[in-house]
Amino acid sequence: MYEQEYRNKCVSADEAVKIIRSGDWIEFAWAASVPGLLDEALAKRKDELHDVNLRGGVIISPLACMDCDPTGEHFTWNSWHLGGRERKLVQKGLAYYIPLKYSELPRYLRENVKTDVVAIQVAPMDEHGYFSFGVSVSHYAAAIDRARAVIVEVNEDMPRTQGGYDHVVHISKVDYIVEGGHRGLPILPSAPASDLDRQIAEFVLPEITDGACIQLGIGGMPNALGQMIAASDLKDLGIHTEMFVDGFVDMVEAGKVTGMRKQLDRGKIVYAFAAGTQKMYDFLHNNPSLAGYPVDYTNHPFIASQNNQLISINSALEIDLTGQVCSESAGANMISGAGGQLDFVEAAYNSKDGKSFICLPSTYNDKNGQAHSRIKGLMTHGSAITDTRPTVQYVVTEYGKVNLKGLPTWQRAEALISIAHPDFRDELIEEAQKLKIWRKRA
Ligand SMILES: CC(=O)SCCNC(=O)CCNC(=O)[C@H](O)C(C)(C)COP(=O)(O)OP(=O)(O)OC[C@H]1O[C@@H](n2cnc3c(N)ncnc32)[C@H](O)[C@@H]1OP(=O)(O)O
Ligand SMILES: CCCC(=O)O
Repeated sequence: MYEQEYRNKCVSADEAVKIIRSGDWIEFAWAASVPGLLDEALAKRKDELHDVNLRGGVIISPLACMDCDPTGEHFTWNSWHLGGRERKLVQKGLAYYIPLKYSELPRYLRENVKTDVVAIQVAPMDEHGYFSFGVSVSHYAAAIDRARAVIVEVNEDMPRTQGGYDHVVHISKVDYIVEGGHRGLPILPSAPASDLDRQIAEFVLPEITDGACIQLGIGGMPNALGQMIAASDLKDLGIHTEMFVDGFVDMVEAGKVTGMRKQLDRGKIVYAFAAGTQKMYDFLHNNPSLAGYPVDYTNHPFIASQNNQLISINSALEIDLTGQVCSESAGANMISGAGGQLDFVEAAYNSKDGKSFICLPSTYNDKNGQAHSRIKGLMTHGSAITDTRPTVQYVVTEYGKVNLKGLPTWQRAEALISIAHPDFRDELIEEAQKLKIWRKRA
């Protein structure tokens, strides 16, 4: 029924990107879905275009538009969340971070920011005229709602993912279709779990009970926990998460996940986007046990918290003695982004019997191999606060776990120093004394 319309809209990548003009804002790529042919075609137009702003985030594959323009006169990258490549572009002055509370991203797109063109990678069209957003449901539907033009690049290897809503775009909303053939998907290898990650995860595992609903963040520690859950005696777990990662496939394969005790989306694994190995991408394809949703559904604390026993596990870069958490920058240097961390910190605490865990190794080794405590008297100058202090519940290092909710500053300092690396405890006590958050004991 849609074959004629499909044929009419099919063009080459070079033809499709002619719709992009100088001064345009383009919603372009997310995580494992970068429209490679459109990217290369747009890069070829560099000399005729100025001040084109591209938006995306969590990028794990090369961006031709950025590689072709080392002075940034033609293209600027604006990132909702920095992957490693984007971090380097920021350092070169070619890219900028957009402060984000991830659950709000669709609303920013619908109400606040300019989107001239959406140019994204999708799965092949189905018989009803729908293109699945595949591994990046997230916010694409919201971006399409406000764009002047929509270009989809079809990747035959993009899993056709099932979803709740806003996980597809209908051909009637698409201006140009670019057939990409089999492009594969970039692989994000699971960060290997270190001994330290496992020590931290050991403190979290006993807090998880049968029937719990799990969110895992990015990084080695959440990955370690996923593996440990898979090897545990836990049962009847549910998954309601932002990012779907390989650790969840391990949990499913080990028979830990039924989703039957979830209050929302019973029996379904709910996520907003996915990045990982080919095994995981194959698991996502046409799998009715999964539902991709827009991120204002997966991450909104009011929605996510309707699942009881929601357990959120995220990493951080540093924490000060009053409990403020930085997970996105080292001083003023942007490392990643706030992403959905605060969303899930709030959601898990507001879920009946839910718990939120911020997990971090007690120290960080700089380039010279010198260790620094990640628990600090004051936050490093310029570090962004990702979670404000009243929002933070459990904090875990390899030395233990503490629950900060309701504690006065002196008890927070005491609790956090008790899980700091022993080499730094004395100096942290001195700092706490200077900050007047150390109570003299009789
Ligand atoms: C998708 C989801 O996660 S779901 C929702 C949750 N979202 C979030 O939690 C967003 C915020 N969190 C994050 O971005 C991550 O969890 C992080 C950055 C806190 C930790 O991620 P990890 O991959 O474990 O971080 P890792 O320890 O490898 O550090 C990342 C980089 O920061 C550097 N870094 C870490 N700590 C510091 C520090 N204190 N000072 C300077 N640099 C530092 C590391 O050297 C590394 O740099 P490199 O990649 O150039 O080698
Ligand atoms: C914004 C996506 C990544 C994250 O939440 O960390």
